[in-house]
Amino acid sequence: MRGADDDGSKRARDLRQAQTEAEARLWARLRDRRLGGAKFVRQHPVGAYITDFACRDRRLIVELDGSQHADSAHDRRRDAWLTSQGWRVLRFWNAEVFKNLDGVLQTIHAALSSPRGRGEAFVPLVGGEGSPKGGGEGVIPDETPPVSPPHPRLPPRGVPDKGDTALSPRAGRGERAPPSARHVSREAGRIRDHDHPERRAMTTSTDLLALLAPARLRGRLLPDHPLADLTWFRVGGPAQVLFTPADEEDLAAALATLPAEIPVTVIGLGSNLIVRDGGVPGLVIRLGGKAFGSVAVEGETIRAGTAVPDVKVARTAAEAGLDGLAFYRGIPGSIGGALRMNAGAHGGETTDVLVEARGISRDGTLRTYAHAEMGFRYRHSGVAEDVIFTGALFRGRPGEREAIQAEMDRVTAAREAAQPIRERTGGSTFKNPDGAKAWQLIDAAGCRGLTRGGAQVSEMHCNFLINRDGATAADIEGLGEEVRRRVRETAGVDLHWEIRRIGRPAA
Ligand SMILES: NC(=O)C1=CN([C@@H]2O[C@H](COP(=O)(O)OP(=O)(O)OC[C@H]3O[C@@H](n4cnc5c(N)ncnc54)[C@H](OP(=O)(O)O)[C@@H]3O)[C@@H](O)[C@H]2O)C=CC1
Ligand SMILES: C=C(O[C@H]1[C@H](O)[C@@H](CO)O[C@H](OP(=O)(O)OP(=O)(O)OC[C@H]2O[C@@H](n3ccc(=O)[nH]c3=O)[C@H](O)[C@@H]2O)[C@@H]1NC(C)=O)C(=O)O
Repeated sequence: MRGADDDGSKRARDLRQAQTEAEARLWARLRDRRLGGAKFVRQHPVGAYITDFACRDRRLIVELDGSQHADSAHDRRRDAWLTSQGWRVLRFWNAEVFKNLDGVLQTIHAALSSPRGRGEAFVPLVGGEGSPKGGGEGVIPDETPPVSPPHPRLPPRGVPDKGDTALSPRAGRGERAPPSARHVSREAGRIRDHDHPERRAMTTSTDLLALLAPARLRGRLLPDHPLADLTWFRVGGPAQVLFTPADEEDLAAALATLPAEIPVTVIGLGSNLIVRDGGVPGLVIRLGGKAFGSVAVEGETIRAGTAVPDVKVARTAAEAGLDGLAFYRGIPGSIGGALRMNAGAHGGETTDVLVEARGISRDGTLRTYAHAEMGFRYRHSGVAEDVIFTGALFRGRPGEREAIQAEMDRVTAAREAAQPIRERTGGSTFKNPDGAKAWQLIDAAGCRGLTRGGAQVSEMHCNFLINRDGATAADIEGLGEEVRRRVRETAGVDLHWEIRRIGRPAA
C-alpha cells in the first residue's frame, strides 16, 4: 500500500513497474478476471491515495501491508476516507500471500460476493455442492454428498472494524497465535454488540467468514450459496454461508468459535425441508464426505455417519444379513434427519434400531447419546435442538438375506404405489394426528388438488404438497397453511407440520 500522492496517475505507473514480490504473486491470481470473473486493476488512484488492487465495479480495494504498517493511524484514516467514499477495504500481510494465498483469495472472493457486491455474477472459488440425487424425481439418494478437498483458511486476523463496510482487520493482527474460541467469542461479541439487534442484522457473509477465520477450518465455506438445489422441493433462497465440515473436529471448532448469537442451521438431504425464499441467515451446515458418509458393519451392529442416506443403511444391513432395518429403504432422508425426527415408515422406526448416537452441541462439545437419552416420540427426538448429530450405531437381528431383500422390495413397491415420489415434494406434509390419518382429514376438507401459485396438494396422496410448476417457497408454505385452516374448520383438528421450514420469507 502506498501513501498519498499529488500526481496520482504518473506515480501509479511507476509503482506498477516496481511492485513487491507479494504484490506480483497476488496480481498473478487477480489479473485477467481470474478470480471469479471480477476485473481488478493495479495501483489505482482513488482521491489522494493509490490503492494496491481495486475492483471498481464492486468498489472493493485490496491492500498488502508490510510490518511497518502495524497499528498505523495513517492506514486507519485512509480506510475511513475510502469507506466514506463507498469503497470496502481488505488488508493482508505480505506474509499471508506467501503462506496462505488460497485463503487470501477465498476471503477476497467472499467480499466480492457479499451483498454489497453483485455476487450473482460469481462462481464459487471451490466447486459447488451436488444436487440431491433424487432431486424430487423419485429416486432415493443412496450416496453421501461429496466434499471437496480441504482448503486453507486465513490465519487469525481479529474481527472486522465497526460498520459493515470497513472490512479491514484491526491493526496488529496476523502474526499472533490463534486466540481461544472463548476469546474470539468475547471479542466478537464486544465489537458486534449483542445487545443491538440492528447491528446484528448487519452481519454479512463476509463478517461471518471473518468470525470463523480463527477456527482455521479445513472444510468448505461457501458464502451466499443457493440452497434450492439441495432440497427436494427445489425452492428457497441462499445460505448466508454454507459450511461442509471436514470432520467432527472441524465442525466442533466452527461451533465453538462462532458467537452464540449467530444462528446455525443443519440440513440433511433436504427431503423434508422448505427453505424460505429469503434464504437462511447465519451458518448453514451440510454434512458430507468420508468423515460423515461412511457405513460399516460391526458384528450385528452398523455404524453410520449422519450424512449417509437412510437407504444405504438399509442396503448395507440387507447385504450383511441383518434384519430390522429394511424400513429405511422407504425413507429418502439422511441418518441425521432420521435421528432428529425418529424417521419411520412401513412398520419400523429409528427408535426400534438405534443403540446410540453422537452429536455436537452449539458450544462445540461432542458427546454420545445412549438410546434412553434420545427422548424419541413419534417423529421427534427430545435431544436439545442445537445438537448436530454426527454418527449413529444401529443394531440388527441375524436374518435371511433373501427375506430381507423381499421386505425391501415390498417397501419400495408400496411407496411407489401410494406416494407421488417422482414429483418435487417434501414427503408427508403433516404428522398423522393421534388416531387419525392426515390425508383423510385433508381429503374431507376438500383440499385434494388445491393449488396456490405453482404449488399443489397432490392428487395421488393428499398429505403431499408438490412443486408442480415453478412454485416459490411462499406458495408451498402458504398452501400448507391453507390446508391447515380448512382442516381446522371442517374437522376441528390442528394439523402439525412434519416438514421443517427454515429461513425467512422474501423481503
Ligand atoms: N417416511 C418417509 O417416507 C419420509 C420421511 N422423511 C423424514 O424426513 C427426514 C429428512 O431427512 P433429511 O432429508 O436428511 O433432512 P432435511 O434436510 O429434510 O432436514 C430436516 C431436518 O432434519 C434435521 N437434521 C438433518 N440432519 C441433521 C443432523 N445431522 N443433526 C441434527 N439434525 C439434523 C434438521 O432439523 P432441525 O431443523 O430441527 O435441526 C433439519 O431441519 C427423514 O429422515 C425422515 O424422517 C422425509 C420424507 C419422506
Ligand atoms: C412419507 C412419509 O412417511 C409416511 C410413510 O412413508 C408411510 C408408510 O409407512 O406412513 C405414513 O404415511 P401415511 O400414514 O399417509 O401412509 P401411506 O402409506 O402413505 O398411506 C396409507 C394408505 O392410504 C392410501 N392413501 C393415501 C393418501 C391418499 O390421498 N389416498 C389414499 O388412498 C394409500 O394408498 C395407502 O394405502 C408416513 N407419514 C406420516 C406422517 O407418518 C414422511 O414421513 O414424509
